[in-house]
Order: sequence, then C-alpha cells, then structure tokens
Amino acid sequence: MREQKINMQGITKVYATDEMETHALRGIDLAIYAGDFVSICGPSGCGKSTLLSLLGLLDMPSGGSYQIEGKEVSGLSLSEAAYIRNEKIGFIFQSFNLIDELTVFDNVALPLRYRRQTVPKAELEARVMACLKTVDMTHRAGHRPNQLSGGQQQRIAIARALVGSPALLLVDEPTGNLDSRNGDAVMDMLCELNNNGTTLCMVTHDPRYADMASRKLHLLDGRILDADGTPLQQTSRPEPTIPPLLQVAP
Ligand SMILES: Nc1ncnc2c1ncn2[C@@H]1O[C@H](COP(=O)(O)OP(=O)(O)OP(=O)(O)O)[C@@H](O)[C@H]1O
Repeated sequence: MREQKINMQGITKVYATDEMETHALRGIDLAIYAGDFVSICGPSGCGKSTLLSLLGLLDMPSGGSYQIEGKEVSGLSLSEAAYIRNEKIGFIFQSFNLIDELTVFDNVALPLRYRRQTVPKAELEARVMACLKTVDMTHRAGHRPNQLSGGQQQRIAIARALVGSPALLLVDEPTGNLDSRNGDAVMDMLCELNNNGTTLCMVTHDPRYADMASRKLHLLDGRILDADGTPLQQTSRPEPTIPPLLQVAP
C-alpha cells in the first residue's frame, strides 16, 4: 500500500476582520499518497491559494485535522510549523522567489542550511549539485538568479524545492511567468519528477497543465467538487444562505 503523505479532514479556514468573515475553505477532506500528482483548479477566489498555504503550513486552519506523514500539524506553534515546513515541504512559486544576492548554488542550499541538524558540508554540496543536475543547471551554479532567463530561474527554484527531499512538493502556478515554450519545459520536468516518485500538488489556471496530473481536484466556494460538479463532502456546518463574501461578523 502506498504511504499516505497528507491527510486533511474537515479543514476550514475563516478570514475574519472587524467588518466581516470570509469562509475561504468549508470542509476539505483530502488525502495525498506517495507518488500522487494532484492538480487543483477552480475560479478566482474559490480558495486555491488558501488551501495551498494550509498544506504548506504557511497558515493554520480554523478547524479540522491536518496530518503530514501521520503527524498532526494543525495548531502547531509558528516555530514548530516552520521547522516541519522546512523538513517536509518544497515550494515552487509563480514568481520563482530566488534571492538575487546569493549564487544559484546558495539559493538551492538554503533549505538545508535552515535545518535544525547541521547538514555536513560535503553532503550539502553533493545534494545541491545533484538537484542542479536534475534540472540540468550545474553549469550555472556560480551565477546569480538575475543573470538567468525566467525558465532557468524556475528550474533553479525546482532544484531548491527538491534539495530537502520533501514529503510533498507544492507548486503554485509554476508557468504563470513563463512563455509557452518554457512553461511546457517546466511542466515536462515536473511530470518527470513525478514519474520518478516525487509527490506533487499543483495549483493552476491552465486546464492543459491540470490534465497532466494523475488526480484533478476542482474547488468551488471553498469546497472540493466531484466529477459531477457537486460538493464531494458535507460539513457539519449548515449552508450559509448569503454569499460568503457578504457575511458580516456579529
Ligand atoms: N488574508 C485574507 N484576508 C481576508 N480574506 C482573504 C484573505 N486571503 C484570501 N481571502 C479571501 O478568501 C477567499 C479565497 O481566496 P484565495 O486567495 O484562496 O482564492 P484563489 O482561488 O487562490 O483565488 P485566485 O485564483 O484569484 O488567486 C477569497 O474570497 C479571498 O478574498
């Protein structure tokens, strides 16, 4: 049986301000197994980024249970969440998020340098260079990100996401800043990583890229829809009768 990497049960997220509450996620049940490639799509405002930020422990849910490799992580302190995030999650963002002051090598090495347990220098170098080889960028190890094209920068970002051998790679609109040729190349690379066993969860607006995943999830109004377009699971909370964005806190 394949190892369960991620298990969310009844996950909710409410953003509250003085004036109103927004129910961004309304009871998400989601299991991701080793080797899965899950794509998440849906209209603007349906909760894709919120779900990705909860999966990546960048934010905490308002309710429900979230386990990474069997460990409950909802409700962790910020520092514990940061530690688990660095150990278990790799991120690939639309905007690459590389640091121009650092070389390509040092950008890729960052997740290992923030480990609680120091990674020995020789191991760190070997892992960084192996990841740069995976994305065919070893010859650029000494360059700065701003000396590279967008497609090359995204390949460096992929290497950085891989270097910590994460349980899950979270990918947010990976081709959003790329032309179609570089976008296709990045997607081919992600598919190849998945074929080699990497577990991926990707948000995309592009139906062509969403179709490359082995499982496609559609979000609408904070819920996962099934293939017929109906909500996949029921939450214990009754349906709100007014649109979520108009709900006003008491
Ligand atoms: N920090 C926040 N404070 C208040 N409301 C928020 C916050 N972040 C998101 N929201 C609201 O939560 C809902 C879901 O937003 P989210 O960004 O997850 O949607 P999305 O599907 O990623 O949208 P897009 O495709 O436009 O990026 C939206 O109604 C949004 O306005």
